[in-house]
Amino acid sequence: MDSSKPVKAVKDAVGAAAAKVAEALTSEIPGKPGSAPATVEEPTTPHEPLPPKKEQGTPDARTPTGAGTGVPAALKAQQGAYLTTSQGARLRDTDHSLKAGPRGPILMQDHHFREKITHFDHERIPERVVHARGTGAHGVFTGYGTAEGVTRAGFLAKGKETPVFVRFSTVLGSRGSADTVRDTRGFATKFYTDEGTFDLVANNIPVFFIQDAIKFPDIIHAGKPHPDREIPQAQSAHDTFWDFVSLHTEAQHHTIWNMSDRGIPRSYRTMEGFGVHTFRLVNAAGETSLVKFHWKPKLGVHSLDWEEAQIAAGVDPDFHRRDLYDAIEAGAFPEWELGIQVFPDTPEETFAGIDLLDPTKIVPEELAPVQRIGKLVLNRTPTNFFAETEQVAFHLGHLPPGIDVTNDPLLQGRLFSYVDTQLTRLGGPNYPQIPINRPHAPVNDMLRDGFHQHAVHAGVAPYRPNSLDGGNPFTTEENAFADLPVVVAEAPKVRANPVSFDDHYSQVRLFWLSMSPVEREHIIRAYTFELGKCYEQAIKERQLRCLANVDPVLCAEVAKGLGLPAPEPAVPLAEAQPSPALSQVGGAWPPDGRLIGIVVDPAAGLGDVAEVRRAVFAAGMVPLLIAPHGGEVDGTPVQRTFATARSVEFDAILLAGAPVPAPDALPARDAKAGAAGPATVDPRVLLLVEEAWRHAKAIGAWGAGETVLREAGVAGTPGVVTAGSGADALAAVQELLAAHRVWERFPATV
Ligand code: HEM
Repeated sequence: MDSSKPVKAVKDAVGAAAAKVAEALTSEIPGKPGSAPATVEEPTTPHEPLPPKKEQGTPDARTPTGAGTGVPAALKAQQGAYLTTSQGARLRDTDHSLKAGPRGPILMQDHHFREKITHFDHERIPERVVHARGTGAHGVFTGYGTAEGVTRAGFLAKGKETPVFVRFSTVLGSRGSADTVRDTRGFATKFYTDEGTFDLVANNIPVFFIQDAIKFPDIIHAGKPHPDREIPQAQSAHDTFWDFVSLHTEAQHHTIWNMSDRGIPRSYRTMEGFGVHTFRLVNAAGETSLVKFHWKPKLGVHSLDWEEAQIAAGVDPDFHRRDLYDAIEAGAFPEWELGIQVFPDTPEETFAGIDLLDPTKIVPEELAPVQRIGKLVLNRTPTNFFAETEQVAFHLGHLPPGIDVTNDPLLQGRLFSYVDTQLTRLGGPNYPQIPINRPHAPVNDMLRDGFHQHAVHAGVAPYRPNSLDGGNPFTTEENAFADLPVVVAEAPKVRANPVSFDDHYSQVRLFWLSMSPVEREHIIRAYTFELGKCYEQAIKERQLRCLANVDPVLCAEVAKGLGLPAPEPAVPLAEAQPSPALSQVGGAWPPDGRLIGIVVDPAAGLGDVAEVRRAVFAAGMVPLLIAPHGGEVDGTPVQRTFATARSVEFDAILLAGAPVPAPDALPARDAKAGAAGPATVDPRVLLLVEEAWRHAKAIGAWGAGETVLREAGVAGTPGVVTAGSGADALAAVQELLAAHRVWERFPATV
């Protein structure tokens, strides 16, 4: 395959998009949104991994013009021939401050120095109070038209394309924390619809820790680092977290999801997303339905192994961010389908006995299938991380006509919290005017003034009715968001939950029973690890009492690991029907964007590696050549050296050669080899293979590569294939990849 083609396709598309953007920018009126950003054509196969972008990408069409100058701000930066001050005066020197002689003090009058340093001093804004660590990407959502019976939201119409911006995140860690920690992931999507922005602020776990938003500060205070020493960072493995979740037993359902493989996703591309709450949809006839939103990844739901997650946090703290951007920039655009579970809008707001207002409960897909209503494709990385990913502001109240909220007490609290926090985080009430937050629907509001006002509003009468400004700003019934006349029951003011919210264990058991043996094993290990990191015996014992109410085997195994007795259940074990849809094991998934590490021995030449690389590209995956040194081998570029490669990065390993130990190889392995004599294969390659094997990844070898398998002691084991040619080894590995991992390699004892 000619791998230059997709690159060209992308470049051409970017060029065309940039032209459109320039056109939009010159015609833009400050304060009014411009046209939607152009989208980049989708290439069909990945291409060579690219170095990070050097030139500016496609600026957002809605970037405001430079105040007063008519010069588009995003295009101005570092693109002109001359460096200027913020006021446009050309600079002849930006490297020396103005001093009283070369050895004298800096003069107060040095306005360039003051401007440069003052701006720098104020570059940082507060990080998000939760979900501080995140990664964003642009894309397109296309409606299938299948939701038309239940909602009149226009962006869901058949074939309708809507630009989107998605931000993925972890919850607990600071902005610079590692990506692969055990945590819930945010999956927030901003749909720039023609009828106003819709924000679907979702997580990768379908339930939440608490049932009432008033406890949100409590769970977050418990999960964040301890206030005295500010450790641990981005971890739930500490006393205050387990103190909270064992005292607030409604948190047990969310917690078992965190302890499962869902807490350590392989990639943002392989995560489901869930709106968690029940929403209310309204169709053209005014009829309502209750729904839960789901994102289904095209690549399936896959996770890391816990050891892999820990190694990745050290060797590549940006693991998920890099994976997302590499995939998009390689043309392997991530895809999800949006789905809904639909329930009749009855006065009880229940379905199959499940309270739809309780955010700690799911409705199993076997009871209410997920109906697909549209497709999301992420096809563009941010041009400027701060401007887009840091400044994007999501809010559950951003709803187009046809989508409404319910009385879920967690949802109700969220409706207040997001705007409130953004007022501080983004410095005042005009953050909806920041380019990434601007709606694509025309805006005609009467909001005025305030910090960082970018619009130059004409007229004298921002109120209605008025008789001065060329007619009233009309309100209209047509396509307007209508507040549904939902009956709010006449009831006393109380601080209380419905009785149905008291069931804290039946769905925790449902989740446990739905897991395959290997997934249960992982859950046991996760609880054992996390509780093992707690200091307080009373907290461990209390959490064991919670686990006893979930399942005796789970409780006994964790208790064994902690060296504590397993308590008896305090409530009868729930009669729960497993939901097979919750298990990640099973199914065959496309290999798109998977990373295949190919180990070569330059001394022996590349053999058929060039052909194998072409086949990897053709299958929609990305090959990375791993050699003892950088540069090229037989004219083929080396992407990773033995010093920079670590197994966690690859989904599968191909061994095309058996490189001998190099002088700079680690000596440890030679020493370990002891009586068997020194290793004949570079110890770094053996480490790569041993780790890949331990993490149940597919490994293929041919020719001299088989020596590596023998030396690593993994030859002939499940998921380790040898073949007569590179093409055959790749074919066998690709087949194994469809299941994500070689599951038989994990010991499953429960
Ligand atoms: C179902 C439960 C919840 C889900 C799915 C959820 C999801 C999210 C996501 C995905 C973000 C990151 C947004 C971004 O990328 O900018 C976020 C941020 C945030 N969430 Fe939630 N959240 C939930 C519950 C709550 C509750 C109950 C509150 C408070 C009452 C809350 C307050 C916040 C705040 C303050 C932020 C930071 C927003 C910002 O600074 O822009 N969340 N949440």
